[in-house]
Amino acid sequence: MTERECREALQHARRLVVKVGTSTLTHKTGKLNLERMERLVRELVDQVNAGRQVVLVTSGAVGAGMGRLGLKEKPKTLPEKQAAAAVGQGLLMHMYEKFFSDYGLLVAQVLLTRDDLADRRRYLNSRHTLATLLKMGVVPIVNENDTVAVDEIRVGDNDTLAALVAGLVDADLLILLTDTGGLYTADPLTDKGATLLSCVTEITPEIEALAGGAGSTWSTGGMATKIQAARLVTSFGIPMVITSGLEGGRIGAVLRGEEVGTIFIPREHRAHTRKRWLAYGPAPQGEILVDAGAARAICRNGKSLLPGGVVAVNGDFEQGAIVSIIDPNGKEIARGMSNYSAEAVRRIQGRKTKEIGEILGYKDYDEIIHRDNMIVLV
Ligand SMILES: Nc1ncnc2c1ncn2[C@@H]1O[C@H](COP(=O)(O)OP(=O)(O)O)[C@@H](O)[C@H]1O
Ligand SMILES: N[C@@H](CCC(=O)OP(=O)(O)O)C(=O)O
Repeated sequence: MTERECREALQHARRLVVKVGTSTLTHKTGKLNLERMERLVRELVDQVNAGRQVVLVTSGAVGAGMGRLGLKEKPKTLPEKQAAAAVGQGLLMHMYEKFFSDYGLLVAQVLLTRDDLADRRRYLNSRHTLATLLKMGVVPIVNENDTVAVDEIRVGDNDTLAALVAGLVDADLLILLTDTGGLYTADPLTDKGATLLSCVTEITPEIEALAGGAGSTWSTGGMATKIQAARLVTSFGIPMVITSGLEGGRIGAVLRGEEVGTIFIPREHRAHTRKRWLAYGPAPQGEILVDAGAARAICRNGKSLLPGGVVAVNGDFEQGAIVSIIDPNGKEIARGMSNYSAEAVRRIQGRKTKEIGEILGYKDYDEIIHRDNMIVLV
């Protein structure tokens, strides 16, 4: 798909996920920037009035909490951060509630952690709740549940959370609003010669190398997490645009198909929701290392993983476990559900499919991971 085709198709986007960063929502003091917040709300309500459904993923709880508590430095310990988030989340919701109701819409607070999405039942439950809210005309306002989340169960940054939510609600588009115009050839804060990339068709190591860290004191992740979000969401078949939240009107411009910000072109096909869940899912329980031929077959041709392409297995997992597929460069290229245990894969690795029965004494499947149970991540 070309950039023009992709941008033009955005005019028909019906369900949007818009993520707004701390850098847009807060002043340097950490206090909320009410002018920007109100403008954002007005623009979102306008999209709802035009017949679209909107999910807002908002950052700013930690920043706003710090501002309200009068703290000058970013908290270092987790309990301090969580305390700040607990203060700030209330403030954020109070202001959103006020602004959205001024423009005639109801909002709902949805606080998620990785755990909620990794567990299949909770994932489906969150999906139903969000769909119901959207059907009722309510705007779900999502943030990570910072107050209770410890590192092991956190998503960790809201760019990734927004990508997961876009997949969860089956969005047609994800927009990330930040304090730069999009993805530049270098960090525009420090490199005045940096130029804007209007389109990314493939997330190559060169693209990843462009991304620097966070620009403002209270933000998390910078461009690196935005690229990670793009990788995830385009693998779901959903386009993503990074654009400025500092200037108004960008959401409308994106939805009119105008050339603003940086667009990330999705893969051709929408991934099935069960496949998407694999990408969120429980931490992989092992790794299957594959050769270059198998990596190519999986990434380029959408093939299943057969024993012949496997060169090694790391970890000890049972049949049905979620595992990572690693290419010869050590990169995770896909994730999927293994039809065989780690021990069985070790025994059949590098062998022909027709030999499986002979080696193991049984053959439940031809493939180690069937393509229907696999999500490609590159
Ligand atoms: N190649 C790049 N292009 C654009 N911005 C970049 C790049 N590399 C690093 N950045 C930084 O990323 C910042 C945006 O990310 P972040 O501070 O996390 O914002 P937010 O709070 O909106 O998520 C910008 O302020 C910029 O300084
Ligand atoms: N959940 C955190 C946001 C973390 C985060 O990713 O921040 P940002 O980089 O500004 O999007 C908060 O509300 O402060």
